[in-house]
Amino acid sequence: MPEARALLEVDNATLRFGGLTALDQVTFDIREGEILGLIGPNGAGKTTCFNAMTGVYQLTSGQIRFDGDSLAGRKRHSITKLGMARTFQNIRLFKAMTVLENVMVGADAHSKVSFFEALFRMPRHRRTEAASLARAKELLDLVGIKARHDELATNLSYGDQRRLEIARAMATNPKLLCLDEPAAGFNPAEKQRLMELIRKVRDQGITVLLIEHDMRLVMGVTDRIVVLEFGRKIAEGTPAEIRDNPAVIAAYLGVDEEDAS
Ligand SMILES: Nc1ncnc2c1ncn2[C@@H]1O[C@H](COP(=O)(O)OP(=O)(O)OP(=O)(O)O)[C@@H](O)[C@H]1O
Repeated sequence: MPEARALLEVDNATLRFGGLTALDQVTFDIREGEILGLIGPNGAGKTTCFNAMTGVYQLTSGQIRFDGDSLAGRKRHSITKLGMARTFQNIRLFKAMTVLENVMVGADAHSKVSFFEALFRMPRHRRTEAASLARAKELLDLVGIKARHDELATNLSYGDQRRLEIARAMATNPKLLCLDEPAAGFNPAEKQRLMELIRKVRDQGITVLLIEHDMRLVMGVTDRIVVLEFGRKIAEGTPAEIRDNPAVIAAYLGVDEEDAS
């Protein structure tokens, strides 16, 4: 089978915070249609990489391209418009809004309707609003919380709030959805449901990047995995290849590579 084209290309990415090199010449691709896992021990540079991809940090050197466009100098909003969405390690919902409203806010962030059109409720605005309402309900159904669309977000269980975050990110109509530790604090049953949801997201034609500490989940749901340690890429491959990679085993056990093999 021919390899899918690269949707996101991280090319020799280096990012320094003062004297600390958080990313050191990291190169990898995320291919269209895949679920890619980004893993590594604490402090390996996963979140920094994520933040560089999503416009929170600018690289010291190297490049990140998304769908052929360089992300250099782009702000978060402009990256969302290109088609990249993310969730956060700490849930960031509008707690005083309903579940449905939270998803609609996500859709509005992507809307092509101008402020003027919205202000005067012009036909294009009304059509867009009806379409985003329908899409928001569809997304709530997809993540499994449609029945609770009228609840305040704050009243949802922790697991459902995480699902809502995913629905909200999907409402921006992304090509790539980046999930930052979506299973944090989940019990095994919730992790199982999350795996099913991640597969459903991909089946909607969305490429997925997953940063996650839970190995069982990462191994169970990803197509490929990239491993970072101390800011460097130490391995890349299928879950089976990564599981047996001596450098990865050593990184996780904190022993020398030779001792681990
Ligand atoms: N804003 C910052 N300023 C200075 N140092 C930072 C900053 N953000 C991250 N770092 C440092 O960069 C390194 C990589 O951190 P990062 O958070 O990317 O790791 P991580 O792999 O996401 O870890 P974790 O699994 O613990 O979230 C760490 O040494 C961290 O202390």
